[in-house]
Amino acid sequence: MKVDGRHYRTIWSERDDRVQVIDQTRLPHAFEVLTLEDLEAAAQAIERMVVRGAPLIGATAAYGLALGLRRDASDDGLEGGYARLLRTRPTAVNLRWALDALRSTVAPLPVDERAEAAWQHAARLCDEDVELCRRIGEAGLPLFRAAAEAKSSGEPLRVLTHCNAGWLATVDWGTALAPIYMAHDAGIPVEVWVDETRPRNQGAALTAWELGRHGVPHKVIADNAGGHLMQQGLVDLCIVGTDRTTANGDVCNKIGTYLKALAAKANGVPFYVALPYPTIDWQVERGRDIPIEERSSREVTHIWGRDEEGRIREVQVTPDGSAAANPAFDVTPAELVTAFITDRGVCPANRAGLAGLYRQAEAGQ
Ligand SMILES: CSC[C@H]1O[C@H](OP(=O)(O)O)[C@H](O)[C@@H]1O
Repeated sequence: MKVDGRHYRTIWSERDDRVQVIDQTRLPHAFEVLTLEDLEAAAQAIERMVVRGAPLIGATAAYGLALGLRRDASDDGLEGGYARLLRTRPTAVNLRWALDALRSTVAPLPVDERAEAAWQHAARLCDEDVELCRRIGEAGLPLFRAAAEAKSSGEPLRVLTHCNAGWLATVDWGTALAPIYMAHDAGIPVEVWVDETRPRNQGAALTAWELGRHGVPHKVIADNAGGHLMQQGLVDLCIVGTDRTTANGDVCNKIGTYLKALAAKANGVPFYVALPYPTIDWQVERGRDIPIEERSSREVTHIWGRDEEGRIREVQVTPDGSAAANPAFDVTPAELVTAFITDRGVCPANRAGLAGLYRQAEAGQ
């Protein structure tokens, strides 16, 4: 998307021995680009959430493995790089999906052809991600248009979203935010309630930044305000991303998503999940079998921001000695999801819905 008039992806390469990424730990107060020159740098960028979001984690891991093969394309180098990247973060399935796909591409090749093949594969994966997200936007647009038309004339469509599932979470466009961008660009009046999304504030820091740059009206709210706004009739629909969706439609997403889905169900508010196919885990039946990342308690006890002098700093928000727990994701059962908005259209949040879209597509129907 555009940043001050210039188009950016979240990850790109200007030379075939390094990649550039936007350092998301510095947003919204600084826009800084980081250059990753080897596999370990890519692994640490994922672990430190310099890059984050299921699709972008997958894209970064693909380029990271390609960087690793530039230095060691042996079977040991491939397997060692795969293992290092796989253990960076446990929940988003795109990580394993991307690593498996790249390994399948290069493993059968002669060692001296692997690095270049991996590089081309990573580039294709990024291009595909952009197209998948664009299609999610197109699939969601009719839903947004119908919801807007159902309102009294001139009133904006009020959409609540949680965390960041925008272009910063993908290579471009985003998943949950893609229909919002397309509706806005189509002249549909949309206003977004942006859950701050404690503890790392991906909503307040990243979603608000993205929407602001695209000119989409929005208000940042405390995570705990969403239920109240729904009770007041001030939310027309919710749309969120996903880090892993099971074959039966359970959705693992940023911590707090489940609470929003419960409030939406209780108040008759449609709750949509934007879902690109690499985020479907066909091997897992139930959401409770998904590994939930436990991140550092410091992310709860401390918070980052900009002080009066313009310095980006971390401050402590809890008493010395208070412990903290930090589960980074939760699972929303399929029955709380109104529908999936996918790269192949809209479907019910269940096995039949997913299989109907993807099995048919697999069979070329
Ligand atoms: C389109 S995936 C976005 C997804 O990833 C976020 O998690 P994190 O920021 O920890 O990588 C969050 O769950 C978003 O919904």
